[in-house]
Amino acid sequence: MTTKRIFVITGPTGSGKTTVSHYLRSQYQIPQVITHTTRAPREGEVGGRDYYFETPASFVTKHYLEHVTYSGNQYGSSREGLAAAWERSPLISIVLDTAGAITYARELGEQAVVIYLEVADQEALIQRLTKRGDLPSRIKKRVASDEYLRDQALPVGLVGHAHVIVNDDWQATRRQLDELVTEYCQHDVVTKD
Ligand SMILES: Nc1nc2c(ncn2[C@@H]2O[C@H](COP(=O)(O)OP(=O)(O)O)[C@@H](O)[C@H]2O)c(=O)[nH]1
Ligand SMILES: Nc1ncnc2c1ncn2[C@@H]1O[C@H](COP(=O)(O)OP(=O)(O)O)[C@@H](O)[C@H]1O
Repeated sequence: MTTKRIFVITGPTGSGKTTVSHYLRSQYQIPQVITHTTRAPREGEVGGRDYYFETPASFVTKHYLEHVTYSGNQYGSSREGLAAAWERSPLISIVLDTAGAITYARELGEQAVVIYLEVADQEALIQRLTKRGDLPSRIKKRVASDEYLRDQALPVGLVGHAHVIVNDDWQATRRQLDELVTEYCQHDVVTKD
C-alpha cells in the first residue's frame, strides 16, 4: 500500500506558501487540505477553495486537529479535512503557520514532510505582498505581529525535520520541489519492495 504523506508548507507571510501549494496541485495533482479561518477573504479568494471562511461563532463548531490565532484571526485544520484529502490521494499538502507545522510533525511523524520557505530580502517580500494586492495598512499590521516575527526563522522544533527552501528565484524553487516530489514518490517504490 502507498504510504500516506502530507507536504506541510510553512514559513512567514509572503514567503510563497500558497504559490507552492498551487504548483504542487497543478503540476502533480497533489490536493490541498482546505483550512478554516475567521479572516476576511482577499480579492479573488473563494470559500471552499482557498479557505472555509468562518464567523467566530461557526469557527468554534469544527473539530480541529490544531488551531491558532495569527495576527488577530483564527485558523484551524480539521481531522475530517485531512481524511477527505487522503481519500483522494496518498500525497496531499497543507499550508500552516510554524506552530501548526510543529503540531503536524509531532502528531504525524514521518508522514509529515515539512517544507519551510523563506525569502532572503525582506524588502522584496514586502514588494510581493503589495503586488499581491494586500492593503498597506494590513501589511503593516501583519509584519508587526508576533506570529510573523516568530515565523521569520525556522523554529527549533522543526530543525532537522524541515526541508528549507529560500524562495528568491521561482525556477530554483521549482527545481527543489520537483526533487522533493520525486524523492517521496520513489520512497514508496523502495518501501513497497
Ligand atoms: N496552524 C495553522 N495555520 C494556518 C491554518 N490555515 C492557515 N494558516 C496559516 O496562517 C497564516 C496566515 O494565513 P493568511 O492570512 O492566509 O496569510 P498569508 O500567510 O499571507 O497567506 C499563514 O502562516 C498560514 O499558513 C491552519 O489551519 N492552522
Ligand atoms: N519566487 C518568487 N518570485 C517572485 N514572486 C513570488 C515568488 N514566489 C511567490 N511570489 C509572489 O509573492 C506573493 C506572495 O506569495 P504567496 O504564495 O501568496 O505567499 P504566502 O502564501 O506565503 O503568503 C504572491 O503574489 C506570489 O505570486
